[in-house]
Amino acid sequence: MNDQPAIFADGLTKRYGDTTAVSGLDLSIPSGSVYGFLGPNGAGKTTTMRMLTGLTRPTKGTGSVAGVSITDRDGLRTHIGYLPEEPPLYDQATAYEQLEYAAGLRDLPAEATRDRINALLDKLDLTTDADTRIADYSKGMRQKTAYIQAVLHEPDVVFLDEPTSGLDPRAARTLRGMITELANVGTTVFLSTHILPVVEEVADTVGILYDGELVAEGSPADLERRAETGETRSLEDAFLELTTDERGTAGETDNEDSAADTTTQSVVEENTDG
Ligand SMILES: Nc1ncnc2c1ncn2[C@@H]1O[C@H](COP(=O)(O)OP(=O)(O)OP(=O)(O)O)[C@@H](O)[C@H]1O
Repeated sequence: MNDQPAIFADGLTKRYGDTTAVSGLDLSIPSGSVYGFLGPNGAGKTTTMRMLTGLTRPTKGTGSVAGVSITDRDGLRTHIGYLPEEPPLYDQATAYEQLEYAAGLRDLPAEATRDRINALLDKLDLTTDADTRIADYSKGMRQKTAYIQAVLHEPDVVFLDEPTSGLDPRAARTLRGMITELANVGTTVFLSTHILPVVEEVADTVGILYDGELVAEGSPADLERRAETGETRSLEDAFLELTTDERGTAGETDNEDSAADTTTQSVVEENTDG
């Protein structure tokens, strides 16, 4: 099992009507690595993560995460954590209640979980607000709570969509450190963000998605070298060169998967129970 990639995709494709959100995506991401997933707005990053986390079915192609097929939602549950872009949290609950509830859904042992929740709250400087209702939280406080929820059960693979969104510089730095620590203990991190310095700092490999296709993959340094901007090559230069946007629109279409938005996975489950 250790030889197989933690995240594998073979020809993953997702179409919504006439829109091809993701096209023939191949991935092979080793365990314990941090994969930075970049791409302009509408490139297909969220769609990719939703396929890899079992939230939406590919139109074509196959994939597995932690050795479990991405069509096996239930099988994936214990192995993955997902921090989506807009984490659904119970406004009426306190962070502590929310996290205990999430742990309960996963049958985590009560006492060890309490210690783990406390340690994570402490690390993210949320202890003093742990008994405040989430309705009264700032965006950053919500984000911290959702992050803890995504990693609480120590999943093999964590999918993070803009994890530092809303965090102040200190909290963002703490979180970057936590991502690196996750990888150090063998967790695989799939990190989608527009904040290139975050990727430069924590990612082992970067994949750049453009118009649904993977147009480049390599270490941050590899990609920087590929930039043709002369002396001051940066990941940003590489990104801009590889994703020159000539498209006019990325129009809104039907929302065939909206029901699936509130299924499975840590941060999402709570909504389904009402
Ligand atoms: N449920 C849906 N129904 C129809 N089209 C969709 C749906 N979800 C995504 N799309 C389309 O698929 C394409 C990729 O969208 P996606 O949200 O995956 O991009 P993204 O890279 O995550 O963008 P951003 O960086 O802006 O979050 C877009 O053209 C989008 O309009």
